[in-house]
Amino acid sequence: MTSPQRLAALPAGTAATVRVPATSANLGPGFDAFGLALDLCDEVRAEVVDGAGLRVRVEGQGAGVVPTDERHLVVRVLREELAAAGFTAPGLDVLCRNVIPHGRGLGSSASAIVAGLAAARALLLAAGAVAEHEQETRARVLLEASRREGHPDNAAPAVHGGFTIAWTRGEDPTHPDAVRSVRLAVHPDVRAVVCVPAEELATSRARALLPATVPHGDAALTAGRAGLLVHALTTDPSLLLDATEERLHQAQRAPAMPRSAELLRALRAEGLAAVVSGAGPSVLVLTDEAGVGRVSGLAAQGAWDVHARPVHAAGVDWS
Ligand SMILES: Nc1ncnc2c1ncn2[C@@H]1O[C@H](COP(=O)(O)OP(=O)(O)O)[C@@H](O)[C@H]1O
Ligand SMILES: N[C@@H](CCOP(=O)(O)O)C(=O)O
Repeated sequence: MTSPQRLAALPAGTAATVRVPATSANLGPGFDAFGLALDLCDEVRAEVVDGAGLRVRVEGQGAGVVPTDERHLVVRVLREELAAAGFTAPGLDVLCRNVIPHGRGLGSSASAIVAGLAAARALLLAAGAVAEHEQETRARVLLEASRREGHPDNAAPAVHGGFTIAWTRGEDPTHPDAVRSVRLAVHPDVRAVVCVPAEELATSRARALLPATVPHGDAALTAGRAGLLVHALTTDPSLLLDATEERLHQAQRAPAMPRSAELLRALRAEGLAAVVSGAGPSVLVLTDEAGVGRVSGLAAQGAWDVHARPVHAAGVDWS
């Protein structure tokens, strides 16, 4: 039997602040691979305090709903990441200022996990417990966040910003090279508009709706559109409507989000490149400046909270 590892306490007064963007994954055909960071950021401040115990305050999204004890997602991940490095924070004060809606397909869980990991790395750096370059920290956070989420498409833009393509390598998800991503520059004319409904849909529930296999023709069409989408998003936005077609997930999940499926149909019928954001039920539209108002007009029929958001270029930051 192995004895439990003894953890060293970080000094009281060590503090870190993290800002992490929302993300929209899939973008239609890029299932589990493509993602876009949106300028809608949660902020987490973590401070090691004297004594023992935990204080968690949540403002904004999730306040009064998410647990404010050791089960809190950011806290849980932060503590596990400290422990993996051999450290602990016996007294911990955490303040979360949340704007990313939960359970709407805007990557809130991935952003919370990225925030917890980045806060832990920032505390370790501030205390001089580790020495690592910024790119090493980002690589570590991407690896761990992807492993915890089970797919890297939200974690990659949350960590690196912009439009990302992420992929996994090999059989060992803990290998330092197990997750890779590239970030591509989005064409300056492209605007991202998200239509967010009041109703939530847990990503786990939406994933359970996916079939184990798909017809070869559907896979072939989707692979071709994913390639085209890279060109459309970076070089020729006039191709976005065709490029956002896919046959792997949106129709399969439509019964769990009938209002989103209806809005998607209405927007696409008007020539707007609409897709389900992540696992839904929000709808993302990739359009130009003139399209932003058209989306608001079409979404005005239902109770949609419409946000036109710039792409968040930088990804998570910490200090
Ligand atoms: N900032 C946060 N703090 C604590 N828990 C969070 C936070 N963001 C997300 N979560 C947890 O993750 C759940 C949503 O995750 P998920 O179903 O993957 O939806 P999505 O990531 O699309 O918003 C929330 O119901 C909550 O339990
Ligand atoms: N590729 C995933 C993306 C889930 O994103 P989320 O924002 O809904 O968590 C999927 O489609 O299941």
